[in-house]
Parts: sequence; structure tokens; C-alpha cells
Amino acid sequence: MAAAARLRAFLAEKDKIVVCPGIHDGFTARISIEAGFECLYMTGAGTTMSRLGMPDLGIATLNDMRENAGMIASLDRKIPLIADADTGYGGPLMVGRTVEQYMQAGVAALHLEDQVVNKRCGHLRNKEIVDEETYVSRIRAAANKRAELEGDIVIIARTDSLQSLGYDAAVSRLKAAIAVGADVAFLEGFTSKEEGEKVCGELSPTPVLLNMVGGGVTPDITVAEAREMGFKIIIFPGLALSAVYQSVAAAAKELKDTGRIRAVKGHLASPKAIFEVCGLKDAIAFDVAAGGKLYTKGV
Ligand SMILES: C[C@](O)(C(=O)O)[C@H](CC(=O)O)C(=O)O
Repeated sequence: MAAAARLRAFLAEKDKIVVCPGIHDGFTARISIEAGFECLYMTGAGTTMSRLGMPDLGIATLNDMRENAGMIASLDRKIPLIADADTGYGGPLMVGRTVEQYMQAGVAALHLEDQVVNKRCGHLRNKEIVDEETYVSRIRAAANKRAELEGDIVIIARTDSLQSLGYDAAVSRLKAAIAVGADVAFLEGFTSKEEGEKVCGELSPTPVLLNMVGGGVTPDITVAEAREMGFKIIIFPGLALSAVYQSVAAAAKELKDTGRIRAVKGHLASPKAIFEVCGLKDAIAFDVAAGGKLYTKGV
């Protein structure tokens, strides 16, 4: 089953919540696959930081995002990838190109939001949003492109309008997005569990996504609680980013302070062990099956 169809099947399962660790590159994707997750989330913030070394301020372009998403989606085609597509990177024509390219890249779902193109992380202050008509035209462009290509990519409509317009206007934007073809709703940055529960109830039967940003404006909600509240998807965008930050910072400090890294717990993985996380055995088997001679004696 193709990735988008698989994700749709998950969404159709009663009482199921799709749990997605946030990953930003091939290695963190592989580690999460090895941990047994059945779906992944490619964070735009993480893609911007890992590929460009820049903060989440609308700096990554369609090319940066699509290339990263395509590589990650290709690692295991059985595992659907939900990928951030920010604002769609322009007007309806650009949104159409984004959807087409994400589909070609094998992405199962993408989310599109109503911030201005020069956007920022949804958990920062003073976000600027576009008017509702412009937002709806982004979602319509996505749905039209999907129909034109006879695809089934899952369209997730995100609104960042809660911060400036309040709950009712934000939910009305999500309803307008659903009316023109969005499959899933995403209320960014809600600030109380009551609001989270309310939006699930109000938009039902449309599945609603919960963005669990550690240290963000949304209170901490566990997977079990989110399922109970009615969410169908939960993403943890900062999962790999914060782990990488903490462990690399500790290792760098250790090296700086002591001149070695072996003392840092967990840094003793051999090259071979970590290559195995990245499909070493399958890569060798593929080469050997084709008659390659490089790895017949092992590595
Ligand atoms: C979901 C998000 O768009 C992302 O890029 O992962 C961010 C998360 C973050 O910055 O931690 C967001 O705007 O919520």
C-alpha cells in the first residue's frame, strides 16, 4: 500500500491515534524507524536548522523542504511521512507545485498554514497571518492539484490565527479549509486542554492533529490523553532536535574540557553499529544480489 493510503487507513481506524516523532534528517528518521514508529513527521524548523543552520523564520524554500522530505520518505516506503509545507511557498501556483513535488517525493501528508510567507515558528509571538480568502485559496490550490494528478496525499490545514483572532475565528478558518478539501485540521498553538478537546469535538468527524511542542505554548499532553481528547494524529516536532542538541552539546563540552569523548555515556557506538541503523545489511545484500564483489567478504 502506498504511503498516503496507509496513513488514510490509520486515520480510519477507530480509537487509533497516529504518533509521529519529529525528525529532521536521514539519521534521526532511521533511529525513529528502528524504535518502531509507524509514521514520521518531518519538521520544518528542524529542516531549516539542520540543513541551513538557521532558525524557523521562513528561510527554507520549497527545494530545501522537498529534497529533505523525499530522502526521508524513501528510507522505508511502508512508513508514511507527514511533512511540513509551511505556507506552500507562494500563491496558488506555488502551492500547486509544492503539492505536486511532495506527491512525487512519496510524502503521505503535508500541512499548509495561513501565516504570511515570511513566517515564523507557531510558538513564537507576533505572528502575521493572511486573510481568510488567501488561506482558503492555498488549501483549494492543494486540493485542485491533488485531484488533477489523481493523487491521495493527505492535506492538513493548519491555522495560526488563534493567537491574533481568537478561537472562534480560527475554527471557522479550519471549517472553511475542510470545505474546500482539507482532510485533517491543525489548530496551532492552543493554550489549554479544554480548547484542544473542544476543537476535536467541533470539527468531528474531521481528524484533528495535535502539535506537541515541548516548551511551546500548548500544555504538555501525553499520547494517551490526546487520544482521549479526540485527536487522531500527534506530532512531536522537537523530539530529535532537542535530543540532538542536548547530547551533542554534552559531547562537545566533554571533548573541549577533557580532550576525549569516550567518557561521555552513549558515545561508544562503533561506526558499524550506527551504519546498521542506517540499513547497512540491506545495502550489502542488494549489492551482493546484483553480483557486486565489493562486500562478499563482509565489512
Ligand atoms: C510544527 C513546526 O512547524 C515545525 O516546523 O516542526 C513548528 C514546531 C517548532 O518550531 O518547534 C511550529 O511552528 O509549531
